[in-house]
Amino acid sequence: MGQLIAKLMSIFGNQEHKVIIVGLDNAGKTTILYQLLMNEVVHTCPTIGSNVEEIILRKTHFIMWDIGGQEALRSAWNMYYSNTEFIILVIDSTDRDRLLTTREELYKMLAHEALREASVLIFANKQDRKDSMSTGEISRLLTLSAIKDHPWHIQGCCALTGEGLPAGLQWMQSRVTAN
Ligand SMILES: Nc1nc2c(ncn2[C@@H]2O[C@H](COP(=O)(O)OP(=O)(O)OP(=O)(O)O)[C@@H](O)[C@H]2O)c(=O)[nH]1
Ligand SMILES: [Mg+2]
Repeated sequence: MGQLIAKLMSIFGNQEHKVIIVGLDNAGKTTILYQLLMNEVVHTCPTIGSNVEEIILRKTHFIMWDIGGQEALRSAWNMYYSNTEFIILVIDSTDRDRLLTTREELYKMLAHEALREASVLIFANKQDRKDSMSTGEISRLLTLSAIKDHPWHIQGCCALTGEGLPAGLQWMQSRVTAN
């Protein structure tokens, strides 16, 4: 009965999909969340704790948790992991010095039991900046091709203009449909 209701809800589009937005501080997570929600650039302060918003794409409801990325806050990310279907990992594509730190955080998450079923969307943000790394360069440095146990996708974007964000969301929606 429960399964039938779940199936019907997925057909009629009322099912909610939990998403966590993670990444180092200053990556642009909060800017992305509110650009997706309102098509606007909001003024942000470093996030302490989290913001949560519902983003609806066609009939798919994503409940998005934007979590603070400062070093002292990262050990609390796992409090948000249960029932997560999607991880959005946001990267400041100009932040070459900290890409290895992002890599460590990514592989820690992928090894976490509660995220075993999660798909991963990587937003290579700040593509408007001249000094930004390309998605190809970031893929290589994060060795994304080695990830076999989670569906993943990397998308370049600019949270200030919104460019690239719909394409990332569409990939997530295609994963929902595929399941
Ligand atoms: N040039 C440029 N700046 C951006 C872009 N996205 C975000 N920013 C800027 O980057 C800064 C940090 O953005 P936030 O969205 O607050 O970063 P965050 O990842 O939420 O940071 P924490 O909450 O501390 O984890 C802000 O000044 C944004 O305006 C982008 O695509 N391009
Ligand atoms: Mg933030």
